[in-house]
Amino acid sequence: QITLLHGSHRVGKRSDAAMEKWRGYGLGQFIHWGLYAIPGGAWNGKQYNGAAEWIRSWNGIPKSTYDSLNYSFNPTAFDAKAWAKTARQMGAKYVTFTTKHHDGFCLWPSKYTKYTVKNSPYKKDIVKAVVDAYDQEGIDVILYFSVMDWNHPDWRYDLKTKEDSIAFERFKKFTRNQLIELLTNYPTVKGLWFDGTWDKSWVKQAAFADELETEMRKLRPGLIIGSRFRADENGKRHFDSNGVLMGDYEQGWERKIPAKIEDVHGNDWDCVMTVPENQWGYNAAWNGHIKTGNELIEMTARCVSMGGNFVLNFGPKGDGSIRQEEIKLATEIGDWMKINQEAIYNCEYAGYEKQDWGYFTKKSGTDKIYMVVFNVPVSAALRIKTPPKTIIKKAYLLADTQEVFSPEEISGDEYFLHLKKREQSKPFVIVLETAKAEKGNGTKYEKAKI
Ligand SMILES: C[C@@H]1N[C@@H](c2nc3ccccc3[nH]2)[C@H](O)[C@@H]1O
Repeated sequence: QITLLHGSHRVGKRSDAAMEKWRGYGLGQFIHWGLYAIPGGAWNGKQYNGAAEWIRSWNGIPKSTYDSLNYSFNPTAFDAKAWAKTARQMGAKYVTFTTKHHDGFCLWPSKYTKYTVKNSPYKKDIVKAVVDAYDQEGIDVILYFSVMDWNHPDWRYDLKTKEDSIAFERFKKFTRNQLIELLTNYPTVKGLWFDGTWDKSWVKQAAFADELETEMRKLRPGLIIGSRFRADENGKRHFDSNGVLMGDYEQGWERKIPAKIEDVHGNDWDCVMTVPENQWGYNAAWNGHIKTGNELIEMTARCVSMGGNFVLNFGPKGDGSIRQEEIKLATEIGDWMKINQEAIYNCEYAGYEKQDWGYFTKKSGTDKIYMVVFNVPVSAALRIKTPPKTIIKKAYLLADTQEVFSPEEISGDEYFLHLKKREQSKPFVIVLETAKAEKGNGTKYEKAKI
């Protein structure tokens, strides 16, 4: 353990109500929207395959022409209420929305820069429209904010000269001003999702970022901030120099999911995921593998089974409409969630040994276990290895509680659930009502002394 002034200020999970609610979300929506949605991954008739929200940074793209896109930003089809309905239909419990991405264009009328929606043909406050619409749908809002800001003259990737440091001091004030502005304008937001914090210039600001995080938490008690916001005084990010998580949850699972429970180190975490391989902003040409509804349902179950939230990205078009492929996925996921949501919301790691057929989740604060089944074996027998001293009192299909199972005990703490041969097109959930064994180890094998 080394002494740190600007490392983690907490060991272990937050136990307050705001974080408990966050922990139980299970499924969220990410929305990447901004000027990059206008070109949609193409420039001068040439379609590019890079991440469309990064187009300004690609070779051959004239930066000043890109920056002038704010003069053509007029999303006539933008309807935050329709977005919120789509999220509700999908079963998302929260949304993470881009207020400002790396290009620096602000979707709210910030007082601290001209590069905002106010100076576009659209004029109106998009962040407010989104916050209000999602609040009305009962979906919590977290604001995405990129520290890296390609548009701001005082942004620096590193601090090499005195001039750099003087400029960056101005940039730090600007960043603080915008963050206080967002938390003041939109007081109902539950958290901030920071990005663009990997460059040396920001990584060197351990004290400033630590103080700013403290100031934001004081301004908004209960505010949820992940591990990507700041580095400790040794430049360590996500986990400080003592290996302790910074912020309230691990924010490193971008387009990837932990392979096993040990990889999450007992922390809260979210996984943010794109539908194509790597497109956050709208790209007209979706190439490569496009994830299916079943794949995304499995990713959701997998994340929840390891104590995390799964946050699926949507990239609305330049006109503000959501593309049909994304509407279709939201509907498919939502149809499944309508039947099986009990196995996802307010659930956590069950402590059962992972089996090939799928994932265990546990309803927080109870002994209710869910088996989210994706792969029925040819034997149609689902293996269960319970933690010691566990009694399975009842087992039944969540979607049809009349379909009851009698677990076959095959050895101590190990059972088979025998399924009737079934047409298998969608994942399904089996509920295990369990209890702790009063005495012994809770299986009949305790009697068969070996
Ligand atoms: C949530 C995601 N984070 C941004 C991002 N930029 C990156 C640059 C290098 C490596 C990973 C990155 N992720 C993506 O543009 C998107 O906003």
